[in-house]
Amino acid sequence: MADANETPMEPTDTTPNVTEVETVEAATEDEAVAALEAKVDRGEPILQVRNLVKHFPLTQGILFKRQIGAVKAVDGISFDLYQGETLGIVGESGCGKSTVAKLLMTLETATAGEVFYKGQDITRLSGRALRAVRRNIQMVFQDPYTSLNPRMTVGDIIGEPFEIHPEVAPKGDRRRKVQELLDVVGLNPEYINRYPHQFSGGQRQRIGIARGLALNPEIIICDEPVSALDVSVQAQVINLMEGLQDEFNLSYIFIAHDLSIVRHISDRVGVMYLGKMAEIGSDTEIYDHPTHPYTQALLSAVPVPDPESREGRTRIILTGDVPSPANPPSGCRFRTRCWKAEARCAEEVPLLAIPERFAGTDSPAAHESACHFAEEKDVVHA
Ligand SMILES: Nc1ncnc2c1ncn2[C@@H]1O[C@H](COP(=O)(O)OP(=O)(O)OP(=O)(O)O)[C@@H](O)[C@H]1O
Repeated sequence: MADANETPMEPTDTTPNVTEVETVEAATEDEAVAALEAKVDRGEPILQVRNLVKHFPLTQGILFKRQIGAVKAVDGISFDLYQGETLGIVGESGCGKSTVAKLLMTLETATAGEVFYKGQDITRLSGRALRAVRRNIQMVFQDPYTSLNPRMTVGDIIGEPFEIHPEVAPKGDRRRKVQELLDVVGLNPEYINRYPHQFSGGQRQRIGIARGLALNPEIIICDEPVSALDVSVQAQVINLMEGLQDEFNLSYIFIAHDLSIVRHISDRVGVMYLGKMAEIGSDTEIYDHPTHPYTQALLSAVPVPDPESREGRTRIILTGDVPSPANPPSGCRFRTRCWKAEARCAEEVPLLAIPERFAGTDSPAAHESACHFAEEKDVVHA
């Protein structure tokens, strides 16, 4: 690639260079950044999730079980994941984030919908074809204290995936490969014979990450990977994950309930509420220009350390509890807690789409939001 410094100087010309320059009209710098981000060509998605549904049956009776309903944990979710990007998924406890992760890992069977990995629907695969796909989609779990088998050495934990996929590392080569992985995640390769209890929380999560990397996956699903760690350690693990992403061109789905952590690592963010996607967009669009009332409420609850920014902010206090996913409200699921709700919200399910009045504009509000009355509201800026 040519070095910018080596580019020969153009002769001075008084004619302004107007060829092929696309103008972006934006009122603020933020809006300009968001508008440009929207124009980024991300190429083909590596993962396409379409109308994904998972209903867990609710049964009654001991001998003769009969279904009396269903927990609608995930109820028609669609999104894309692109090569090398991080998609953050946020939402309150019980909104279905972990179920989405398990569906993408094919650890749960989808009730309906499709998950295309490089164009192939993985929800319909079995046997060898499924095993081949699973190699490329790995997971890092939330709690490094319980997700590592205490009776296995670190070498056995990290090398275990090679038992199922010996083609990645033949037996004689495994020790060297595991030591390489320890080194990649910033642990001493000589620790290979130690047990999980001999490590701190942050180090254990590094072991979990090394195990996730063992099979050279393309996608890593991270289910609250730093939630169980001390705040001081969280940043180190996040930095490590960002470095690994660049080094191995990984795509991440990063699940968390903490909005501030998701912002730090994500290129795009999806906000879930009661089994549905409420809003999805670039980090600037979601954090600085949210249009869904639920996202606005979540953002208004994020603590702001700077007293000056705190003064001008609007705080939205949500009333009532999250309804049961076994019996969600009709129409918009958020309407029972929404200050904007009208009769239409009880009758019509809002589609996840760019709000009509922003469609085709360069406004950062022109991103997908599942609200009949989607509009910007200045809540907070951390
Ligand atoms: N195996 C199961 N059987 C029945 N219901 C389930 C099952 N797994 C999850 N659920 C229910 O599905 C809903 C979504 O759960 P899920 O764990 O996906 O949410 P979450 O957003 O990841 O929450 P958390 O952050 O607390 O893990 C919850 O109401 C949960 O009780």
